[in-house]
Amino acid sequence: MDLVTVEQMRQLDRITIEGLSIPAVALMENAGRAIAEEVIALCRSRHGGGAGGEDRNGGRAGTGGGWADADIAGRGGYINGGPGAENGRDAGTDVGRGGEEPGAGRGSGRGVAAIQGSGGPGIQPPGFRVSGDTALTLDSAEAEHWLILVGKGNNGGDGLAAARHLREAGIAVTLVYAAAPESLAGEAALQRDAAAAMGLPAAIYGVDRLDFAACSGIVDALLGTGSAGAPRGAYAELIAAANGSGKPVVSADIPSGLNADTGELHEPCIHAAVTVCLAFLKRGLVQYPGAGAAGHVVVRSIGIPAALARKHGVQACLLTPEVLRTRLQIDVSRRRSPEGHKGTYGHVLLAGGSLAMSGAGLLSARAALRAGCGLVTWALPGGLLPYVIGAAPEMMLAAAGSAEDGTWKAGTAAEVLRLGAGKEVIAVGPGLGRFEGDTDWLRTIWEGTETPLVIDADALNILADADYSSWTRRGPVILTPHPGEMARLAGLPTAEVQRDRIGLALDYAREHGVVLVLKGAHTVIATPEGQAYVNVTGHPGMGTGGAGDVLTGIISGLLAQGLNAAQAAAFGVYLHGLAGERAARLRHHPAALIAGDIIEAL
Ligand SMILES: NC(=O)C1=CN([C@@H]2O[C@H](COP(=O)(O)OP(=O)(O)OC[C@H]3O[C@@H](n4cnc5c(N)ncnc54)[C@H](OP(=O)(O)O)[C@@H]3O)[C@@H](O)[C@H]2O)[C@@H](O)CC1
Ligand SMILES: Nc1ncnc2c1ncn2[C@@H]1O[C@H](COP(=O)(O)OP(=O)(O)O)[C@@H](O)[C@H]1O
Ligand SMILES: [K+]
Repeated sequence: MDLVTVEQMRQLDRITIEGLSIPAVALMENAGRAIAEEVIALCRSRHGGGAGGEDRNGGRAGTGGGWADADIAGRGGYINGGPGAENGRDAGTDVGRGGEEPGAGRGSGRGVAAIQGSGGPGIQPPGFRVSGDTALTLDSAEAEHWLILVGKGNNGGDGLAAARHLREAGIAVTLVYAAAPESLAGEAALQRDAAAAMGLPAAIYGVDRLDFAACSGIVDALLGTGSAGAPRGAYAELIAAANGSGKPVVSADIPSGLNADTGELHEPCIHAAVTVCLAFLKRGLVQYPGAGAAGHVVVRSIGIPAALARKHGVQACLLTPEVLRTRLQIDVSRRRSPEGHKGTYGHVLLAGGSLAMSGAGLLSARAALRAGCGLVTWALPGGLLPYVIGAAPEMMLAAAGSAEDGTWKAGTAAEVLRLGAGKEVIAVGPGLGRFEGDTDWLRTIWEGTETPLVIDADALNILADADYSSWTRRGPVILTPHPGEMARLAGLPTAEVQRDRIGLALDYAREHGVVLVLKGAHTVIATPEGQAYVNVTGHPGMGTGGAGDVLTGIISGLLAQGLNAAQAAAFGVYLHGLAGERAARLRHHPAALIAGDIIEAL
């Protein structure tokens, strides 16, 4: 699933309207219909539609405070197509790792199948069959009254089109214009006139009295991708009133008040139960805090050909099983040849661990083994070696220098290179610590081998303190910073790193010729070629000491098995999150998760 910027979205709109001669109002009609269908799906789930209702009304972490337990279970539910099937939705793609899995969000109770009912295959009497459009019907329509908040741009036009479809379904609607209806132009003005011709009741904010308490839900069609800065005037007041109403809000395209590129929230910003994202997923909907304000994101096609995105240089996408298989060309089943042996699956050298942080090295090394590599050698200060013997009998140990104090010494770089010769991967950093001469130590390793390097933890801090752009490197490098380490690498405050993680990761990876894994909620993987993948597996319970060391081990283990740097980084991050989810399910509460559990769940 592609992730676009506002600028890219505008370009794709233009190409569709001008290049393919698809009228803008046709796209708006499709948008309105998609929004109406999602409102109806939400109404169905509220009136006894099962698990989906809970999820859509704020069960996701970040919107209604539902803890990761519900989050993990909830997403699983969507992956199985449960709510989609119950609600009769057929066209949406639920955002999440399962969004592109077979059957996700598909409605099975529609059309011919619905009429055939329980007859079962092979016993249908022959005869006339007819099916109707069930996506825009609602049994309990008379119980619903939705306010449609209408901005004066095209986002408002989408809301007006949705209002007509909702009215058709028997749902009472009231249009609430943020600005004088006469200020609408172009396609939005056409929609305004159509709504008026159908006799939809309308109010103007600041002129007519509004009763948010009496409505059953709100469509937010105030501001979309044309929004600039914090919502002003009537827009700001309507957003505050909608948030304060306690009613479910369905946002058109993006929650009004969200920066659609970065995910920053302006004050105020809508907190939606559902966001019906139109045509392509906007970057701001997957980056926090925007991802938390968007609720359940459903991406709906509106007639803009999906293939246009990649054809016109869109460089970011969600990391789904489909993307892993097709774009990254990874054998996600991780088939092993019947003739394979430990030599087939590669050998990782890990350089890390020190007196106070030997566990970090141990976690990485064990994770590499669980990721399926054939052999792991853990190089650590000689003085520590007797104490870790037997801690993981499956791995080999090597003393890098004889330091009795258990810390690394600058003179050990040559030994690391010697140990790394013939290995498929050298991973450096977990539990390494800082030491005198560490810059030269890392530079010697960086420049002294073509073997792929995975650089983590204090090895990243060493890089940050050096001007490593002048170092020469002849082999792939993967950097795995958390936001704090990234801030040091980029010379920025951490808040600035978090402001637009996708944008920063893309720039940094390209500029420095590295594969960058920017960790944290929705980890971003960016390649030197200018492609970014956003991972959505994992949960906040993984914010626990050592979880990153485990990731380094997994990525290294995959590299050893022959995946290239981008493949190993992306697949490693995906599997790490999945294992974290699986491990959390075995606990009473996800907060109980510790890093070792992730290894055991691999
Ligand atoms: N073919 C297409 O293009 C399609 C587009 N589609 C839809 O259009 C949406 C983009 O529409 P858009 O470009 O008209 O902008 P939109 O988000 O409605 O807002 C602009 C208006 O808001 C105002 N305004 C801005 N900032 C403000 C603020 N801070 N506070 C207050 N007001 C502010 C600004 O007023 P101005 O500042 O100019 O006076 C202007 O009037 C997109 O998200 C999708 O929903 C779909 O229908 C599919 C086809
Ligand atoms: N809220 C979250 N959602 C998903 N993954 C998370 C979340 N918080 C942390 N993680 C993951 O846990 C790991 C933590 O890594 P890191 O901060 O380097 O820990 P450490 O240095 O203790 O090993 C990263 O892979 C990160 O992406
Ligand atoms: K909106």
